[in-house]
Amino acid sequence: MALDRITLSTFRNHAATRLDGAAHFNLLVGENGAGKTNVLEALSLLAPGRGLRRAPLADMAEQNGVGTFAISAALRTGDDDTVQIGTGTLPEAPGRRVVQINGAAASALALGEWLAIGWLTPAMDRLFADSASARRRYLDRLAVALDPAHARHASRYEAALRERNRLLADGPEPDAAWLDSIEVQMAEAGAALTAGRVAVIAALSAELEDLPDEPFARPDLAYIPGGGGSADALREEWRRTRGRDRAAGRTLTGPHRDELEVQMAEKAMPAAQCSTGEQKAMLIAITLAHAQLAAGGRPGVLLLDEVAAHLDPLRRAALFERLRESGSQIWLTGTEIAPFADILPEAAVWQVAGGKVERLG
Ligand SMILES: Nc1ncnc2c1ncn2[C@@H]1O[C@H](COP(=O)(O)OP(=O)(O)OP(=O)(O)O)[C@@H](O)[C@H]1O
Repeated sequence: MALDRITLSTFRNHAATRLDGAAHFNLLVGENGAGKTNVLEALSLLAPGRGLRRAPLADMAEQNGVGTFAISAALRTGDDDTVQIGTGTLPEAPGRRVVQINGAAASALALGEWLAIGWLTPAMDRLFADSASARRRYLDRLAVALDPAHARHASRYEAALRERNRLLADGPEPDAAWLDSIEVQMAEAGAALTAGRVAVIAALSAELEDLPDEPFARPDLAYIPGGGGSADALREEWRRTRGRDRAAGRTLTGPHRDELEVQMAEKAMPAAQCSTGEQKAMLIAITLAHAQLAAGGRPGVLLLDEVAAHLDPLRRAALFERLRESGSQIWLTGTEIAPFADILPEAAVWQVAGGKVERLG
């Protein structure tokens, strides 16, 4: 199985946790606050990025512990091949994440060459009701998993946008040549950002096309541009709208105003107006479609925190069936074991309590 022999040392409420004998389905069961999500968060740090809570590293080290943490796992890459991967912090730099691959120091980005990790957490349940910027961040995270360069385009665009906004908001008429040069940088990064978003939506839509409407609540995804399109069109637009943006004190159009629109296909109903369970089913559909795209030959891991609770028995059974067929290793959490009855015979089950993990089956 993709990940096995997993250890967490002084990570959140886990002083020393070890999970051996992982299977295709892995189930973490325990009361609220037991430390189930913490295990998923630890696994999410075996990929590039900030993990599924996007929390500061300092928060992850066990409170009242040694101030650092370590996570390690054996990653199966072929029938007989495993790679030892690990991440954590060191006492001399608790704010910096270190990564080891087969005992050698590596960059966090290098982890992405070995495996693809996706997740769905209850914090994402509000995605459709949330602000457009939350959906853009979500879309960008999906895009980065398919093309790591997307993160660079996003940060370059943000930096140039901040600079343009500062020039427009600050005092006297800004220097036109200086604005020109910033808008060129913004347009290049912005067009690449847009292209990445369009590409991930197109790829997801193709992947979702064959999904039956029932019981999965197939989502229709649409990209609504916040302005421009090509680098030339963006540059032209910003040049034309300098007066307007100066009056507003900020840039009113551009990829920072893009929107990801989601509808439930069967009803042509905006996702925000769908029921909690329907929204969850759509998020699951997107997560699974993305996992399929992201794996691309690498081992895949899917972390699904509390996904079973909102689903009716029919949708839950259909989800398990799809997960069974998935090439990704699946990690599920729940407060009760009953909703997982369908997969219990084939699952590795751990009871989590007070930051301790005990193997049940
Ligand atoms: N740095 C830390 N050191 C020690 N404990 C921590 C740290 N950060 C969080 N915790 C504790 O971890 C627990 C939360 O764990 P987690 O989110 O994994 O729970 P859970 O089992 O997923 O619960 P739920 O079912 O409510 O989602 C809380 O009790 C919290 O106080």
